[in-house]
Amino acid sequence: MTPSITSQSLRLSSSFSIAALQPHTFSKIPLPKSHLRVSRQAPLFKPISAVQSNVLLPDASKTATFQPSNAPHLTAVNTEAMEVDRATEVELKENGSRSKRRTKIVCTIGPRTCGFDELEALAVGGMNVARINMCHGTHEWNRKVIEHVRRLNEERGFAIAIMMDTQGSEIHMGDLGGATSSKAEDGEIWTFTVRSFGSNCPERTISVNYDGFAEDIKVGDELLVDGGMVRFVVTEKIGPDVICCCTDPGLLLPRANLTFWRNGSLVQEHNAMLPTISSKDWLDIDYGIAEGVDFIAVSFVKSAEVIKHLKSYIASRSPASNIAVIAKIESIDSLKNLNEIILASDGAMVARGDLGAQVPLEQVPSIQEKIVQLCRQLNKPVIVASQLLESMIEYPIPTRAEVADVSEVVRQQADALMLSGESAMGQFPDKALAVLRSVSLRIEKWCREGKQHATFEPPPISSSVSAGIPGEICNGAAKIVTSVFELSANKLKASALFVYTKTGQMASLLSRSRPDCPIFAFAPTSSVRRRLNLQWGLVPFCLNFSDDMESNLNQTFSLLKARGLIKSGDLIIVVSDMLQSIQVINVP
Ligand SMILES: Nc1ncnc2c1ncn2[C@@H]1O[C@H](COP(=O)(O)OP(=O)(O)O)[C@@H](O)[C@H]1O
Ligand SMILES: C=C(OP(=O)(O)O)C(=O)O
Ligand SMILES: [K+]
Ligand SMILES: [Mg+2]
Repeated sequence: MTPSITSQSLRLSSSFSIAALQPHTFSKIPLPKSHLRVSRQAPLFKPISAVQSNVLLPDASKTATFQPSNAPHLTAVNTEAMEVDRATEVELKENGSRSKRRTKIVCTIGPRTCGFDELEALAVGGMNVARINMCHGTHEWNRKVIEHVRRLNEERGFAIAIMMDTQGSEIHMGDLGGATSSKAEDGEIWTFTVRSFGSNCPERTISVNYDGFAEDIKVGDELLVDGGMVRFVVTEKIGPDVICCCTDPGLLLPRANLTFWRNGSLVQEHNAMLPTISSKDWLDIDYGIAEGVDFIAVSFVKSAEVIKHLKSYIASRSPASNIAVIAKIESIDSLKNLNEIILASDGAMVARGDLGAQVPLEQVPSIQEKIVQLCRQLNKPVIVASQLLESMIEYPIPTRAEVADVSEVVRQQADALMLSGESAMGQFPDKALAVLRSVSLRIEKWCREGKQHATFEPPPISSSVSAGIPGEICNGAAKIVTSVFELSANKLKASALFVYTKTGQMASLLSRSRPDCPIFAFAPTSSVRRRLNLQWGLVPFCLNFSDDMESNLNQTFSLLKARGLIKSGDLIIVVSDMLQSIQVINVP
């Protein structure tokens, strides 16, 4: 009589070639193949009752809305319970774990969303990362936001990461003497000047923050505010003053970005010499390190050197910290150095706002696609940002074109979508977030259905990134997910991938393979957990696991079953930092 198999462990020797791991190889268990060492084991797991003695349900106060109806009667103790937040729990249960949203969401926090209740609404709505933009808000103001997010994580089990975004040395207007906006009409004459005025700014006069402004610009140049929202042509230069005539009228907003164009090209003179990280940025970076932010996004990166410099600064300043550096691709100069910049960084952002002011707009979509693909190849998370749902700053529903834009980002399988003004100061931050969530879910499902029978092939990992055996194991595990296993006459597809990872690297590699089911990533610290929350398909948990995989799995299964997030009979594919193996396990 054949014993029923609950666990199958595929141990890969170091010479193992993943090319041999085609999905059909796994169509049926057991899978004797000469190049695979397949061990058929007795069930890896003790019966669930046997592990109850070291299991503790998460503190009910951390999960106020936890539905106990799904929980078995587990009363015993474990020192390190696993936190699960309400948003994850709802998403996993709604349509089964396979339908969990894979695309992550970054929300910029501003006056509209800085209160605890508003932040909680974003957290419950599915925000994965909260972004603070150092162009705005004092350190005090931003500290409050960070405190609120921390409280949500600690009290409600969320894993929301904080991303601090530097101001960078962009050229921008002054603050309009305190006015909220100013209207420039067609044909009006305005003066742009390096003089500063405080609160008594003369009429139709704009101060500019860049000293070399009057030297760099020439009569006949075009001056674009916010990438073209308002446009002027330079008619005369008088000392520090540049006299301009308005050609495209519009609303001037405080501190709006300025670019100048000559014969259809961006003018880069002395301004090209401005440092990427200004002295204000360094102070903000010190502040971010002291506050323990998870990500620092660097604006207007031009070369890899600045990223390397910042990373070594962070390492020397705070050796224990785990701050990831994100390169914002928004400067025309960065485009020639994309490979090196992304390689030096821990991730990238397609910052389409400023990018669209530095290159012709019609080039932005192809640049976006190129960056998304490159990041995937180099195994770096990528965020697509700016104007995704711009109309929702004012209106409760998006335009059809905006929905199509978001869909395209999801189809490209970028790691994350970002809200800017929509969540910072718009009228409908929660609705904008809900649109990103529902469009992601719908398009992800559509893509999965479309490629159900297609062979899975991740892009080859770049030779500049050594993913080695862990990379091959992760690609292999991602391929197995698409197989159908026959267990006790039942046809089963994997419900989830489990990865036990100390640094997060193994989880990143799995995410890179964009597998067909969610990836439950178990990390020993909450900082690794938060960092993983930016990446496609990862459902990160904090778990104090050991080197004993059997006990890790027992513990994890008990906790997740107790929460109703997995059930007996589910098929799970397991990989870890500790073992060079892929295990296919039927949950006991
Ligand atoms: N901390 C803040 N305080 C006040 N307003 C903010 C803040 N963060 C963002 N905003 C508002 O939201 C808008 C969009 O945010 P974002 O795209 O991050 O900034 P920017 O447009 O300056 O690059 C900003 O122009 C600003 O009006
Ligand atoms: C995200 C961007 O940067 P910021 O909002 O800081 O200008 C952008 O320019 O698109
Ligand atoms: K910024
Ligand atoms: Mg920008």
